[in-house]
This record gives sequence, structure tokens and C-alpha cells, in this order.
Amino acid sequence: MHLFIRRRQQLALVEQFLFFFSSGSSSVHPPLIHHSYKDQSGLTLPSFKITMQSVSELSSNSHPSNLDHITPIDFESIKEVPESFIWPLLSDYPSCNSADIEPVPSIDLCDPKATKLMRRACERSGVFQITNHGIPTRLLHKLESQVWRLFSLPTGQKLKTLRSPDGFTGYGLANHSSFYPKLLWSEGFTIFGSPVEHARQLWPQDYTNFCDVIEEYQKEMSKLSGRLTVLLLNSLGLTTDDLEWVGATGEINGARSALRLNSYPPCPEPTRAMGLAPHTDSSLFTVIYQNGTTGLQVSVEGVGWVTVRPVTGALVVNVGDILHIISNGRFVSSVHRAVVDRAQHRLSIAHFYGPPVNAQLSPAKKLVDPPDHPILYRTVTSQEYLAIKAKHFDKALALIRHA
Ligand SMILES: O=C(O)CCC(=O)C(=O)O
Ligand SMILES: [Fe+2]
Repeated sequence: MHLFIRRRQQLALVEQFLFFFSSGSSSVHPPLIHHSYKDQSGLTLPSFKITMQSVSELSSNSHPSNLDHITPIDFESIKEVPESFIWPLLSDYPSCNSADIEPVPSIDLCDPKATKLMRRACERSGVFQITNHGIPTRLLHKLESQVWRLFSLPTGQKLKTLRSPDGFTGYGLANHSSFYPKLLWSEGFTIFGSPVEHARQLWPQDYTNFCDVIEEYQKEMSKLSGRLTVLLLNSLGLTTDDLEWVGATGEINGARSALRLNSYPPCPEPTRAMGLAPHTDSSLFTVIYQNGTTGLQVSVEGVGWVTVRPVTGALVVNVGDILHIISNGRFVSSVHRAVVDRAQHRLSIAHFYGPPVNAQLSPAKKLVDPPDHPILYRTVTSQEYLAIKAKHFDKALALIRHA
């Protein structure tokens, strides 16, 4: 019994950690068929505007993952989507095309109007794309080919890196998937820190190529993240002095970051399956590379699900919960999901970026100006917020909001 309780506590800690990077980060299990679910009542997700028959019917309180009765699934060989993967009434699929509407603009980071454009996008949808971001195209291509290489490995090989309940990295499903009773048409792999240990298990003879590319990308992402932090703060009328945990050039002391590799294989019934369930990221912001294949969608108030069309060479930036809190609610923490396609195999690589777990999160003082802008959130540490998010998922922001 004691052992059981210890195990549950360990699981809870791991989940808090993982939610730090993304409510859509990793989980302890790979593409698996669950043959049984626990309690499916109680959790409703009204703020996520999920247009399914009944959200409360679909969402589940079975978190953390029920590892009983699971079987690996080979997406490539499946001709018909199994019942456990069928999401009823995805009536809003496909959706609007972001090229037709304004909320997800493409912004040139060298444009003098960049901060103004960012502000508008962050207030509207919480998502924009960036060009002139400084990440070399050849690096993005190298990264993409390493990610293909990983997901093309036989399932048995990938399972060697299955994330253990007390580990942070490896192969597994999005952790927020355990809040939903339906399974996801995707595979994922989370990297926190050095990828060496898992890479060795995946390619015992030849793991250095993968590690070199990942490490180069991590370095480039951390530079870009500093630059974006400055621009996003400026777009709110703030400077780096306004946040204790941000240094003069936008670098975050003790910054936490993680890479999440996502693979969405072709699906024989794409309108009935879901690649990644609706969620917000718990990061300050997330930068996503998508391989020229559509699938990422953002929920925009008054519009519905908008497809974030891949723009050649551009990266997607998503506002996360932490930036939403700092902005005192001005910036939308983007609710996003990934849908799947009948023919195209989509890859995405998400880089989650945020402050250290002991950082104090609260609305920036300059953005609190009652009665127009009363303070919306109480102060919590990053760790406290992550714990709330891990337990309450889409209710987390409401739970730290002033009455
Ligand atoms: O696949 C995508 O574009 C979205 C990925 C994502 O939202 C995540 O990993 O949290
Ligand atoms: Fe996400």
C-alpha cells in the first residue's frame, strides 16, 4: 500500500514537471490502445470550445494515465480507425484557412512594426508566424530528417525509450491526452536536456548525428527565445526590467526548455480522429516548426478553428499560460490542436520555453490599472501553477484568478 502511494506521488511530480513545458507534452505511454477507462465524468472544458457532442461525456478524470490493458498500435498498417481513436462529431473539420483571415499573421522579425503586429496577434489568437528568425534553413532540414529517422524506427526500437513514470524524456503520448477518453493519432518524443542517453538506445552504432543536430537546434532556440522574450515584452509596453527572472538581453536565468517531437501519420478517416487534443501550453511561449503540412489549428474567438498554414521557412509562435498571466490577460494563451490528414504524414517540433520553477508569476505591475484593468491573477510560483495545471488542466487559470 505504501509503495502504491509512493508511486502515485512520484507520478504526480513527474506530471507537474511535464506540464511545465506544455500541457501537450509527453506522457508515460506510446500509441496505445486502452481497452478500459476509469471515471469519465466531471471534467468539462467549456473554455476550449471543443465542438464535440458533449465535452463532459468525452473528457475524463482518469489522469494520470491508466496503464492497464494496453497494446501498442502500428498506425501504418491500420485500414480502419479503431473505436478507441474515434472522436465523435468533429463537425468543425476542416476549418477556416488562416490565409483568408487576420488572426494568425506572418511577421518579419526585422520589421520595425514587428512588436505592434505581435501585440495584435497575441491579443486576438495568441499565435503568429515569424520569418527572419535567424534559424538556418539547413538546420531546420537536418532537424526534420533526424525526426523522420526517429519515427521511422520499428515500434519495438522506439519502445526502448518509452518514458518511464519517473522519467522526463522519451517516447510517449501527449500528457494532456489522459484528460480525454479518446486516443490520439500521433506519436511523440520529448527531449529535456541532453538527448544522448535515449539516442544511444535508438541507434547504438550511430547516435551522434541525432545528438549533434538536436543540440545545435537547442542552442539556436535558446538564442531566439531571448530575442522573442524582449520583443514580446516590448509589445506589451514592458522591458526586461519589469520581470525579475528576465536578464537584460531577454535571457532567462535558469530557463526551462524542452523539445517535443510530434509525428502525425496519415489516417484513413481523418475527420474522425484527432492528432493532438485541444490544449494550451504552460510555457511562456512555444516555437513550433512544422514540415510544410497543415494540421495545426488555433481556436479564435468569434471565428472557430483556424488552420495555421505552413509558410515556407517560417516558425509558429504560440503564447503560453505564463505569458497570458504576465500580460494580465491581454495576451490569449492559444488554445490549439492538431488534426490529421488522409495522405500527408505531418511532423512538428515544438520548443517550450519558460522561467525556472521557483519564478514568481504574476501580472506585470504596469499592466494593472483598475478599474479598466484590475489585477486578474494571484501570484503563484511557476511550480505551483504547473501542479495546478497537471491536476486541473483547462481549469488551471480560472483557479488562480481573483474572484
Ligand atoms: O503539432 C503541432 O503543430 C502542435 C504541437 C503542440 O501543440 C505541442 O506539442 O504542444
Ligand atoms: Fe501545444
